Amino acid sequence: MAAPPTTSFTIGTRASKLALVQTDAVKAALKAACPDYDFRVFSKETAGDLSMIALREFTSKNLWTEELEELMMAGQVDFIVHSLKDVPTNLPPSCTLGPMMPREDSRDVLVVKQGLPYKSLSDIPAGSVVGTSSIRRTAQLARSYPHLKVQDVRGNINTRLAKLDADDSPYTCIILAAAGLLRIDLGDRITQYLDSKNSGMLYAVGQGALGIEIRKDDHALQELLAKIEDRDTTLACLAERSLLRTLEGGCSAPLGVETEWEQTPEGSRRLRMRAIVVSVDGKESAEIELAGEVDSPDAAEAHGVAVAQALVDEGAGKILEDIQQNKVAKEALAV
Ligand SMILES: NCc1[nH]cc(CCC(=O)O)c1CC(=O)O
Repeated sequence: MAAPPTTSFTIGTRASKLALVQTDAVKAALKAACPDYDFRVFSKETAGDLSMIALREFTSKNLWTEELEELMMAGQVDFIVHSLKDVPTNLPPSCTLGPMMPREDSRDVLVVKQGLPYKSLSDIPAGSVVGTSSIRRTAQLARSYPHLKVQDVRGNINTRLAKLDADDSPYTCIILAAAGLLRIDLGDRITQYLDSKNSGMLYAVGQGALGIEIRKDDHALQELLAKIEDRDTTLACLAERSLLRTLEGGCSAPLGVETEWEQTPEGSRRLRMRAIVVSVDGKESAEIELAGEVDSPDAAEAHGVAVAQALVDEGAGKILEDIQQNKVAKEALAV
């Protein structure tokens, strides 16, 4: 006799406010699709949350995912909700990403210090300090706004806003993801939405989407998640992650993307992807725009690889090698 279907699920997540809000959104969508099922949340402070050091320079992002993956493989949680942007492009062999829910706004935004009158990045006076710790944002700012200074700002979203608004703050503005602010009801702090046209700022792979990580052999859960899937989100995000995976070869790349769906005159749908790789000083860059038919996960993977190849043809390989060399040199010094 077949085992009865599981109707009770435990969802694993980090314990940050944003992570909990995101997990509640997944839980609510599943509960609406399957009212007879039960979902509970198990949250955990991960090594990444607890650490005080400048992790990004010296470690992989896996600090945020490894401990929850171990709990999942031990059967203590059934699936994990992440910000997709923070999910490494290569997962452990027994884990995979499930179907994805609709993506929140994927753009970066400018947040100006409370009380200052600036309305856009182009209003910010020369010499002002922009807060960000992202190599992608730093490089793109250096490229399009070389008259601005960039300084690290760390911590969760509320911490960063507090650092921006403090009386003795060095910052005139900071750059954040729209999605995080919108999800925790801080959309009123958004001064300007940034995109390739208005500011030359492209977003991070997977930004604004949730990554639901599951055990690879959990086919029942795949089917359950398909009920709350937005296929366009899944395919666009798989294509973006394929691009990053193809380019990075292990290191975190200063890669910006912008993807949108478009209708062809013949009536089929294509995924248009813009992508840019910028050297940290902003002086060198490679960019590309490529549309392709993406109607399956395999086609999404292939489109990501094609965009990566086109970027390398434009010179991205050399920029990434230089960054990798620099990183190796820094690590050697730090030992
Ligand atoms: N690396 C931090 C991070 N990871 C996910 C988000 C929120 C937005 C998202 O889902 O992409 C943020 C904050 C930010 O970049 O402003």
